[in-house]
Amino acid sequence: MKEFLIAPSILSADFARLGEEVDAVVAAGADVVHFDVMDNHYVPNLTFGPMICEALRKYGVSAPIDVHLMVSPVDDLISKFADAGASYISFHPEAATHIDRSLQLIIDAGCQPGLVFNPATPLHYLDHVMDKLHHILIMSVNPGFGGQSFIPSTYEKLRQVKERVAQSGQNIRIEIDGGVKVDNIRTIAEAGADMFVAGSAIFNAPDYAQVIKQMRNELAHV
Ligand SMILES: O=C(CO)[C@H](O)[C@H](O)COP(=O)(O)O
Repeated sequence: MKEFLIAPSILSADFARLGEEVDAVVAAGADVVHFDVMDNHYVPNLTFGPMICEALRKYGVSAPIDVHLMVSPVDDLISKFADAGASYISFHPEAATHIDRSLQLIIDAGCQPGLVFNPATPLHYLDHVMDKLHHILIMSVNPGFGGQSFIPSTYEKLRQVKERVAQSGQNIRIEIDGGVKVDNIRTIAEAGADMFVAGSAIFNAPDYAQVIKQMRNELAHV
């Protein structure tokens, strides 16, 4: 079984103190920094782009940065994020013009590629690209905002993804994003996820280390 990774989403951080906030969650035990890029076109919200990613690297952030592109079109931003210091880059297949090409652009740029599935996006987009994927990101809320509730049908979707990954024989991470909390992370892991994005559960808490520790305690039962 893979090591479980905790990836706080900086969508819920205090943007006025972003560098300090990222330092604080990494010091609190985060494995990966989740970076939600929203364009106010593919999703109804607007966040940040490659300049902020680069600023975090210049500030001294050395943890992997997991860029989740909620944008359309996709390709123009790939090399910009790679140059800015992104580690992983994922995008939504229905937002891309040529899925295989976009995955290859991410690989050629030296980053780890992922595909993202909204709650109602079918998994058939995986059919011909499993050999190119580093991670599959399953959205358990509709993208655009933090603080939403986990959609229960996601458990079955995670089981289906886990089965597809097992059948492929590939070493692909299964990431979950949306409504992940201390009280559901164990069930989510049992359904198949091994990388956990959590925004409000961590950044809205007074003690980031305590929440991450509680999450790891729950995951220790899986
Ligand atoms: O991608 C996202 C929204 O589109 C966020 O990463 C996600 O919703 C995390 O926030 P929370 O843990 O508060 O649900």
